[in-house]
Amino acid sequence: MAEVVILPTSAEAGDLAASAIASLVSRRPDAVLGLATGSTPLSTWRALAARGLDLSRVRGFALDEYVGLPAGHPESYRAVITREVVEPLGLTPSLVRVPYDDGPLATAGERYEAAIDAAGGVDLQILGIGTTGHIGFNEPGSSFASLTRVKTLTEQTRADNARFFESLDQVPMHCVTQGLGTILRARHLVLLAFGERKAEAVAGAVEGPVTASLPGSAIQLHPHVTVIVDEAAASRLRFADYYRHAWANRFDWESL
Ligand SMILES: N[C@@H]1[C@@H](O)[C@H](O)[C@@H](COP(=O)(O)O)O[C@@H]1O
Repeated sequence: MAEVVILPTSAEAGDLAASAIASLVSRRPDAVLGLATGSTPLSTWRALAARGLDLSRVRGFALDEYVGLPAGHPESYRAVITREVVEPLGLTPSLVRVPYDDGPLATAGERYEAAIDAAGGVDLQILGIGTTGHIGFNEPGSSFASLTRVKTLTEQTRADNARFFESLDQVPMHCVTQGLGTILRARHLVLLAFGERKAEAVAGAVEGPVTASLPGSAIQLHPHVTVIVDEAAASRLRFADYYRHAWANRFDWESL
């Protein structure tokens, strides 16, 4: 079972996720981080930036990227990651990749998988979760063995993400995303979720049946997962009291 930590605010959640990253980087200054976009990880990046660590040797692999946006579009995940992660944290731009850059789309997945392998795999993967239960952009029905590939977004995900664009029809239809199989190979998964809108997806991912219908449930197959949620996102968790109890009574030597 995943370790589930329920905290009062997203700021405290971000601080805890930042401490997991900080402790990894202190052991391994060139650690490989899996980077997520979206609003959820923002408190993590903020808390990490506040620590003022030297992260210049850290390597980064984004979870996903849109297909079909004009080059340099401010909502491309390359641009978002540069603005929200690379610059505030002082990462080295050339050490951070997104799954679709230059080069042919048809082989983008293969090239990305090779790059992750060459880096020695992802040490810690930050994950958000979509209201469809997607992680990365692995929409319902995604294979648990899937690797980085092109996917078509659901209309629900396009509508959820329309807030970042001027109108719904500007939201791309396609993306390149790490597969569930890719994500499951990372050595530590840290999934964050905040707010009532995420409560159902969180309950399904943590406690529901392991099913391609809710791609986030793939985390139940991973040996080292930390789920960090606020009270609202935890509101549908059946075993919430147990998670609180276990966290309150953890051993000193236990760290994320
Ligand atoms: N591709 C991203 C996901 O990686 C992210 O986890 C999810 C949740 O977004 P937010 O954190 O903004 O709720 O939506 C986007 O579609």
